Amino acid sequence: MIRFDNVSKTYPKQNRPALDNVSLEIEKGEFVFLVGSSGSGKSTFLRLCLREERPSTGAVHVLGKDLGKLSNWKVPHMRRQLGTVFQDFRLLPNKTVGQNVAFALEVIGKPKSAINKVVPEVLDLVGLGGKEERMPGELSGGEQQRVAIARAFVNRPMLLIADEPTGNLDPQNSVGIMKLLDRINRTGTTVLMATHDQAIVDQMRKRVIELDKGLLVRDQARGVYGYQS
Ligand SMILES: Nc1ncnc2c1ncn2[C@@H]1O[C@H](COP(=O)(O)OP(=O)(O)OP(=O)(O)O)[C@@H](O)[C@H]1O
Repeated sequence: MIRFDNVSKTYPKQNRPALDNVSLEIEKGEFVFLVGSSGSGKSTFLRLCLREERPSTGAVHVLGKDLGKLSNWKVPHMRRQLGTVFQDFRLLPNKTVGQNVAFALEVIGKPKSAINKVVPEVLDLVGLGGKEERMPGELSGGEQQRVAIARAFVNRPMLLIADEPTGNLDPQNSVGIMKLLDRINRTGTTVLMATHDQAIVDQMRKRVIELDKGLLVRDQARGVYGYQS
């Protein structure tokens, strides 16, 4: 699903690599936490998976494709096969909840009849049944993140990448979001989540990959958060 072969990334005008010779593999169906202190390279790792950045050396494979060999015009297609969720939700503020989710299907040319059927189903799945006509600004943070997850999942992606999805949420909402991501993972979707949320990592006992100054320093099955921030 994801493979890094000796991947290093040094940003322009930096003398220290943001990622330093990282090799690892994430298999289909896994749930993986990516942890490490601020600046350890987590976002860089995720950006390489999305081909928002390219490695300085080494190769990144995602969904069976060598991203270094993917032509630029194929990148949007590749990204549409993944779901992405961010700390700041990134909803379209002038569209309703239903329209936000529908948009992910419109851009891939799904017929209107299919969209009208699937959007309420996925909103039910995330616990927002009946809130289709609301505007994002009328929802709580936890609810907005549920909309973002519905939008990321509505295409049934093989891989969901989440960057600090509980970063703006209180503990109770965070637990709700994690239950949802766990459910999505149980449908077969691989989940890769960068986080600083110790309680959640300790509770879920999933695979934990830890970065420190760009180095892969721990890769542990059913791991805990482990490092002191
Ligand atoms: N666009 C960029 N240009 C130059 N340096 C960058 C850039 N993006 C990140 N870096 C540097 O690369 C290193 C890794 O940053 P990265 O954002 O990947 O860490 P992180 O673990 O995601 O941190 P955080 O938890 O604070 O989000 C840091 O030293 C950072 O300053």
